[in-house]
Amino acid sequence: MPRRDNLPGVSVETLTTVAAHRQACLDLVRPLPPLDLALRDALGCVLAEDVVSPRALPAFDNSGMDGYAVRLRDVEGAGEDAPVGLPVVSDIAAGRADAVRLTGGTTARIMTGAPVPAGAEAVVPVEWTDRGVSHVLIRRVPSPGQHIRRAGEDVDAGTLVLEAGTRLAPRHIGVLAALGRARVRVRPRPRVVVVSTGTEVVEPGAALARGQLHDANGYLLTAAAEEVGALAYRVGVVADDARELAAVLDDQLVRADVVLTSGGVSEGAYDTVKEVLSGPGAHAVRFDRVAVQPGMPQGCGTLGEAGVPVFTLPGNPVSAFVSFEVFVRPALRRMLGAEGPDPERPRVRALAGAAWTSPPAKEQYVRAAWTRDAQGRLVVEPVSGHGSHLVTGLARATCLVVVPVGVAAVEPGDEVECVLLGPLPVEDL
Ligand SMILES: Nc1nc2c(c(=O)[nH]1)N[C@H]1C(S)=C(S)[C@@H](COP(=O)(O)OP(=O)(O)OC[C@H]3O[C@@H](n4cnc5c(N)ncnc54)[C@H](O)[C@@H]3O)O[C@H]1N2
Ligand code: MOO
Repeated sequence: MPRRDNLPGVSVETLTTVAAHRQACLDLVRPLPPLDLALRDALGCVLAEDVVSPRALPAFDNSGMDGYAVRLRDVEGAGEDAPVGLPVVSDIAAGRADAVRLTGGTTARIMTGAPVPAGAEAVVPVEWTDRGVSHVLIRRVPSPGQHIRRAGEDVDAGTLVLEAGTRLAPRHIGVLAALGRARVRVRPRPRVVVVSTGTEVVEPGAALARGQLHDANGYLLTAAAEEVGALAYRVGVVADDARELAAVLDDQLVRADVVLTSGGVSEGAYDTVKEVLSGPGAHAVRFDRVAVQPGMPQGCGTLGEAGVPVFTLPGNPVSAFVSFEVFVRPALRRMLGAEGPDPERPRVRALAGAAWTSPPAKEQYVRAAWTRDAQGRLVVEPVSGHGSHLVTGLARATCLVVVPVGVAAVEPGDEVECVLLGPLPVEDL
């Protein structure tokens, strides 16, 4: 890739670097203080305690099959042609609480998960028998201990089962329930309030008058915040009216850990977000021009006495999306307590499959799709033009190619860095 050290016609000094703005966003947030949440509410949250097994699992020896509990010497020699007959003296369903003892020369009918009676050495599955109720014919000899699930064979009491820092997936939730936990200490999901601004912006579903367009950003950002693990609330669209916007923001603070706005942050006469949050009031928001394409006009800071973090994203939908990915997503992950590289956004090297230009003063994020070439190498190609209003290409993009500052053009075959917009497919792991 040709690099340019002098960047003609660009006053680099006026642009904040991507890294500096991302850091400013990160500095506004902290991991949320841990809470005891009901298990049903904990999916996707990061565990804030080491979870130790309070008891052995299984808690008691139990049957792994529906069948008959036997002593081995009582079924010796059993075969298809020489079944052994035993009286069935007990019927043990799962959940039976009283202690049953198997006496010699008898059997107990037993169900999967039921406590194995004292003295039993194996369970004969019903399929090996005539399924008798008061007397049973057994046609095969089980091996010692067969189909008995031993107490503690899963885990002993006092064993560390889940470590603090684990992001709770459904399988973790199941294990916590199996350990008897009704509540668990986690970092809660940040509550993210999403406000779209713009007098021209109307609700999807509503008819459009001339000059209007539907609210893509409100839905996009709410979904993006939810995908990271936040609880997102979409406040409808607020017109470019300073009083109205100030009132909406004020109202929302009671339920917000973070506020996201879109629109109204560039240089226009009706850029209300910038007007309201640059003016007097209980807020401290800085507006910067960031060296990123798309997404140059950005703001971040705090709202209200409580200092609720706010990220003000530009109005063009692709700019809003890229801004979320580059600046907001890392901040929300920090609030969630997620550490290290983002597993849902792997960074990989790929070969450019086409030529395109890049503004050398900016870090460029190109909507692209990746494929494999005949040699199995990752190849990426833009899926739309660079315009940040070109929203439909987003649906075709499977990655964002990151072209660094100083690069004016990408040529086919150049090695480029990509952020995949989802986890790597299994065949690529
Ligand atoms: N003189 C200048 N003009 C612009 C500059 C600049 O530096 N100087 N920056 C441009 C860039 S880059 C961007 S990005 C946009 C950002 O503008 P705003 O954040 O002020 O956004 P708006 O002007 O309100 O809207 C921009 C564009 O996006 C559409 N929009 C807004 N909200 C939504 C929504 N919720 N869903 C769908 N589309 C939305 C809006 O109708 C406009 O077309 O400014 C450039 N201008
Ligand atoms: O920087 Mo704006 O976000 O390109 O359209």
